[in-house]
Amino acid sequence: MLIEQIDCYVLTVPLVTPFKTALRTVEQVQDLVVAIRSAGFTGYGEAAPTLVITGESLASMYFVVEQVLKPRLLGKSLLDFNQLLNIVQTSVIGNTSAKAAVEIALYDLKAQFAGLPLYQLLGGGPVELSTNLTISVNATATMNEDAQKAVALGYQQLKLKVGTDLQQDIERVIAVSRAVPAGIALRLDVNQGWTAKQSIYALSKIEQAGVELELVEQPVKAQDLAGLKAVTAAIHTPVMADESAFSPQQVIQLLEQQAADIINIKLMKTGGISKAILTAQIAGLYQVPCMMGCMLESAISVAAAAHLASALSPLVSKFDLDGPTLCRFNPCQGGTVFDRSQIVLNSSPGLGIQHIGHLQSVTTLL
Ligand SMILES: C[C@H](N)C(=O)N[C@H](CCC(=O)O)C(=O)O
Ligand SMILES: [Mg+2]
Repeated sequence: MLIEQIDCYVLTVPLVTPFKTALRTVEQVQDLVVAIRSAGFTGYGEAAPTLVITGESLASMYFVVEQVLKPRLLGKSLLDFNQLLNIVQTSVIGNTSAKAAVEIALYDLKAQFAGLPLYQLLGGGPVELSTNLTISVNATATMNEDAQKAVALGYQQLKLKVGTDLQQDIERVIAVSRAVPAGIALRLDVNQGWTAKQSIYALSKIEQAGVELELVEQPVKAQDLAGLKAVTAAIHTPVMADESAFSPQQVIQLLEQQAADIINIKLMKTGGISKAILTAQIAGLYQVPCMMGCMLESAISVAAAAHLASALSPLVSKFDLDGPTLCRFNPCQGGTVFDRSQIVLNSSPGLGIQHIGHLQSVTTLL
């Protein structure tokens, strides 16, 4: 059970429509795929280059996997699993998405060796999850239309991106809430687009208009803990930390200061599965619920997030795992099924991925 080979590839998948947030507009997923081979098995992982959130690019992630982690992992035994995780977590500071790709591939391998689907290796849980759909920030009429289409497709929860213009944002949210049927849960993601004062103003206006949001995600800058705390204290709508919550230490700080009501856990921020488990357990100690979220990722790493979310139930009770549905196609054969809002975990060992299409050599792109 020695690690024999670690290979990196680039996966490119166009999105159904451009993905627009307060931070960026993206038209395709272009992620690093890591394949780790041992004893005839292959474990897969994936990392999304989200420069504006994690500070990582395809080139930086490739460097970390190829030059930093690979030489330290090759030849090591999968039976020393915790030692492998320690190598991944301590060989380099930051670079959380690169670490996540390697950890996901290691966990996929471990589950395959055990003959168990990943969620069972992690403790077991429900096989079906329901994700929200993200509605990109656009003109109000477009967001209304997109939200109505999503509801017609069966989505029960929508995540509205705002944070580009305060007045317009207020109008967007009120308009969409009136355009969709009662009972559809609305989540707002500001992606750091407002100040604390603007957040309190906008959310008070939205609340006064009778709109009941399920939550508001990351209204202020990632580093503005005082601002996040002020918003959490001032408004009725639950506040979820996303860009402010990468490491378990940051989550402890947030929860000690009562600066957020919910934590958004993403494998690309925690550096993979091991720290995501720790983060959910910490939030559980504070009786704070978690969402399992994703970046622009395909069905490889989002499948890992879904398996983990299932195993972390009920600590994780909300799901923003729509990366694969935002993609034009699923490059994976086998594995978790992503059908609009419905996610069905594979019962085959590991992540159940038999083959990944559309992979390119990293060197052709870098
Ligand atoms: C794709 C997911 N629904 C989402 O909205 N994630 C964003 C970050 C995505 C990105 O810019 O890659 C988030 O929760 O902020
Ligand atoms: Mg977010």
